Order: sequence, then C-alpha cells, then structure tokens
Amino acid sequence: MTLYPNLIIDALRNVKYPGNGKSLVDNEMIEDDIRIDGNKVSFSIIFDKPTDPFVKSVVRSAEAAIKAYISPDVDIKDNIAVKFRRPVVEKPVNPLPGVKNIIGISSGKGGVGKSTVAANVAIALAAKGYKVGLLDADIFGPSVPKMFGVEGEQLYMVNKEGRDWIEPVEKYGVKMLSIGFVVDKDSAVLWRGGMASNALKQLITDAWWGDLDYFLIDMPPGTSDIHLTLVQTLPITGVVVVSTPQQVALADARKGIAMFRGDKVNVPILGIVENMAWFTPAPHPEERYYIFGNGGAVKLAEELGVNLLAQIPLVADICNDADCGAPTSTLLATSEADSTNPEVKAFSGLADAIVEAIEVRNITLPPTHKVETH
Ligand SMILES: Nc1ncnc2c1ncn2[C@@H]1O[C@H](COP(=O)(O)OP(=O)(O)OP(=O)(O)O)[C@@H](O)[C@H]1O
Repeated sequence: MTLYPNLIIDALRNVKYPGNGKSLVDNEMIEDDIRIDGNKVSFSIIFDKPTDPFVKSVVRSAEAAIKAYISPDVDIKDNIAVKFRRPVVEKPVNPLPGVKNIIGISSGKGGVGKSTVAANVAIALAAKGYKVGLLDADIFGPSVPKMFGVEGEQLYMVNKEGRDWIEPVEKYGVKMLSIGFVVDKDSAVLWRGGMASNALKQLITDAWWGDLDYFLIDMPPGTSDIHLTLVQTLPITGVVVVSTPQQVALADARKGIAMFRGDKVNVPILGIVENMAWFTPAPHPEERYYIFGNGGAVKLAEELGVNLLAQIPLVADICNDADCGAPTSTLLATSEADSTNPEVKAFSGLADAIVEAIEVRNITLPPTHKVETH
C-alpha cells in the first residue's frame, strides 16, 4: 500500500463538519502537517475553539473515513492531533488619533433643524480658526452635501503613510464627508442595517481626517442602529441635542438624552439647542413670535440639568442660505459679516457655547470610551 498526502486529503473530503455541513477540507480544518511513515499516518485537525462540541466526533469520523476510503490497515488511531485557531484579540485602537474632540449633533425627532445646526456650527467654528471636520451620518436624509453645495461630488483617494485613504471634501474651511456620497439618497434608508453601518465606519476609519480640533457628526434623528455603530466606532466627547419648542419634539429630545446617558452608552450631554425658538420678521428684528411655544427647552434643560446652549430664531434666510449651498454662518468669514444680524449672531454664539461646554466637560469628566461589543 502506497500512501501519499492527497490520498488522505481525498478521504477527508468525505467527512463533514456538523457545525456547517461542509467537509473538513472545504472548511480548511486540515493542518498542512500530514506525515506518512509506512502504514502510519498522522496529521492535525484545526477547530475554532476548545469548546467546540464536535471535536471528538469529528476526530472519530476522520479515523473511520481513512480506514474506509483507503484501507483498514492504515495505522491512524490516536494519531490525529487537535489544534485550535488562536483567538483574534482586537486591540482597542483610536481610529482618529489626530482628532481632539468628537461632537455628536443629534435630535429626538426628524426635521427640527439638526443638519442646519451641524452645518452652521461647523462653518462658524472654522471661521473662528479651529480645524473642523463634519461627518453627515444621517442615513435617513443626508442633507449636508446640499447645504454645502457639493451634491454629487466625486470622492478622491489620497495616499498617506503607505496606503490610500478617502479624502474629505473641503469647503468653507470644513473637511466634510456624507453618507450621501456613497449611498443613493433615496435608497439609503432601505439599506440593511449592517450595510449602512459598514459604509459609515469606512467614512470614519478609511478617510484622511488628519488633525482636527472638532469633529462633528450629524447623527440620524431618534435612536437607531447607526447610533450604536457610532458609539462603538468612536469615543464621542459629547452630544448636542437639537429640538424645536414643540412638546412632541421636546418629549423625543428627552428620550434621546436618556439613551446617551444610559449605562450602556454613557456619552456626556453638552447641552440642548432650541431651534426655531421664535419667528422674527426680517423688517422687524426686535419682534419675536413664539409660534411653536415658549419656554419648553429652557424648562427641559433645567429639569435634566443640562446647558441650554442657544436659542436659534426661525428666519427664512437660514432656510434659503442652506438651500443655496451657503449656510448662514458662511457670512462670518466674509466682509458681509454683520454683527447685528440675529441669525449669524445666534450660530456664532452657539459655536462659542459648544467650545466652552467641551472645555468644561474635558476638565470635569474622564475621556469617553468607545462602547465595547461582546
Ligand atoms: N432656524 C431655522 N429657520 C428657518 N428654517 C430652518 C431653521 N432650521 C432649519 N430650518 C429648515 O428646516 C428644514 C429642516 O431642517 P434640517 O434638514 O436641518 O432638519 P433635520 O433635523 O436635520 O432633519 P432630518 O432629521 O429629517 O434630516 C430645512 O429646510 C431647513 O432649512
């Protein structure tokens, strides 16, 4: 009887691993250490983990297959060694080592102006001289590219440190990427959770964000798998919650805050922004009409013990400027800057309030940790 390794392999093709019904060979469970010495054959079978319930039965089936398909004279009994794949220990790495502060911009409810606030704050911070990044993670309505006038922008790669990275689009001094660049706007919401999460992770970890003072993330409204992905991918320094004065919006903001404050997530709340706090007609800048209610956000902030970072008026120009691809805060960086313009002042004041809240948070609280997956 002449024995050779392929004969052994062919016999083992008949042994199925009960865990998935595929053969030991297809599962790459046969170690490349087959030894033949006369009639004596030895080799190793590799299992994922020592707790695998099929170790014994698989070894017995392999012995039987070799005797059945080659010859009963093969000396195989007790010659099969069992090995286990080494567990892959993931080192906790900081995916954005050059980023000092990561700020989530969130809302309990859609349509309250979260993206408008994120875009204007990012641009205001850049106008004040900070290095700023903005990630539009709102898979339900990625609106930041439109607000920056870069819809349909082609993404480029940049080679740094020996590999290719996605290069964020830079406009108004802000480095920006949007889930809208990689997912068709109308179908994003139909993506299976895992696909959207993976695309988002790529925009965080495979992009060359470089050194940033503030990395803002426009989160989807409410609570979703995407929130979980974000807190598992990044140590978020703090969250800004945007709400309108309506009771329904405030109730949802309260739920959002509870999620971030929960034991499992544990991300500090930097404060609440009350958007569309009142309506001021352009010809009468001193007048305020509280069309969505008055005082609700102030009360909620007090009750939950968080800052009310700013009250932003409802002004047609805020909407028009964003629709035209040049959010109101771009005026801060131009000679058109008008210190009496209430909406420009409101966003500038909000940017200052966020800088201050981050400073206080960094002094009073330990760094946030990514939420670990088990
Ligand atoms: N203070 C404001 N004054 C006037 N219009 C505003 C103001 N804030 C936001 N808007 C307008 O309201 C609409 C919704 O804003 P935006 O897209 O920022 O909301 P959102 O909370 O991000 O919504 P979604 O969660 O659905 O993405 C936009 O047309 C925007 O221009």
